[in-house]
Amino acid sequence: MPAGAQATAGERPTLAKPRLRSPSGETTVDVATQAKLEVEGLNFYYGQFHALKDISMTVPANRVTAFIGPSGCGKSTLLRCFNRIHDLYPGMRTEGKLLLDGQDINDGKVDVNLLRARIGMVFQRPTPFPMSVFDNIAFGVKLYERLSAREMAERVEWALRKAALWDEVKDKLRQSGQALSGGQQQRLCIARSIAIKPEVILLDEPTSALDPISTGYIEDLVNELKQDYTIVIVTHNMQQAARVSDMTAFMYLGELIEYDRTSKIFTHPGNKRTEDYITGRYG
Ligand SMILES: Nc1ncnc2c1ncn2[C@@H]1O[C@H](COP(=O)(O)OP(=O)(O)OP(=O)(O)O)[C@@H](O)[C@H]1O
Repeated sequence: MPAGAQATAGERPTLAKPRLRSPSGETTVDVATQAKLEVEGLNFYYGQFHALKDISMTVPANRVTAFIGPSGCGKSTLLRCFNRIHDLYPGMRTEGKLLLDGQDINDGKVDVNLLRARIGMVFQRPTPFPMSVFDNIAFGVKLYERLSAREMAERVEWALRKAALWDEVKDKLRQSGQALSGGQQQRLCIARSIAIKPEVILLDEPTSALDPISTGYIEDLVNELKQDYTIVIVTHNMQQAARVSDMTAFMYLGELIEYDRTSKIFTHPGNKRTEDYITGRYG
């Protein structure tokens, strides 16, 4: 287990006690409206290229927040800032604040491994490891927790059930995860992410490589999962954003143009550029 982790079998690893904080800054709020992630004056640079420009927003807990906008506007870059994927590459720089439960995730004291246990990520293309369905899930869990064989089997089943995949793979647990269909592989990746018991799940265009039926499964799943997790999803598909999200952020050329309830963004957008985008005038 990484240094600083406090998890025992079945518990979620913690970095620090979460601080209750609402989007308006109050300290005692209903958990349903609690701020999970806060972005304050965030700028991001790929070398000289200024990719995110002074972004400020609050992502509420136990809600689905969608990032939409034309290709290259910075959706994935912003999503990746939340679990510091850019740390892996030289020449990338962040300014401003990114808070998880009020704690600055870029603080030098934050253990990045633990941060990524609290904030999981699922990528555009399904990325199962070249190992069995069972081990795809057990692998990540073993990095953070020491479970008995029985506890591990229970965790694997629990994660597969949560990801609505158990019935399809319960007889294939020892087969390769890469032998599943594309839609099953993506649900396996979601199960892998859930198995570590994160608090936030980042989904980067999770259905763009999937057929409509698999897409429907994932969208139903997102709806289910928000009861337990905070979800941020990048999507090119406006109908999908309207179907699955509670909040929508419209980005353009690295700026956050508008951020509001999804129902408002799609019926009464407050900005002409948002309206042009959602009505298909550009993008
Ligand atoms: N590794 C990188 N190095 C340099 N520039 C990059 C890198 N990754 C992305 N960019 C640039 O940063 C900007 C934002 O890219 P990003 O991938 O975040 O956009 P996006 O809105 O997610 O696009 P898409 O919808 O096409 O996936 C783009 O101009 C892109 O060319």
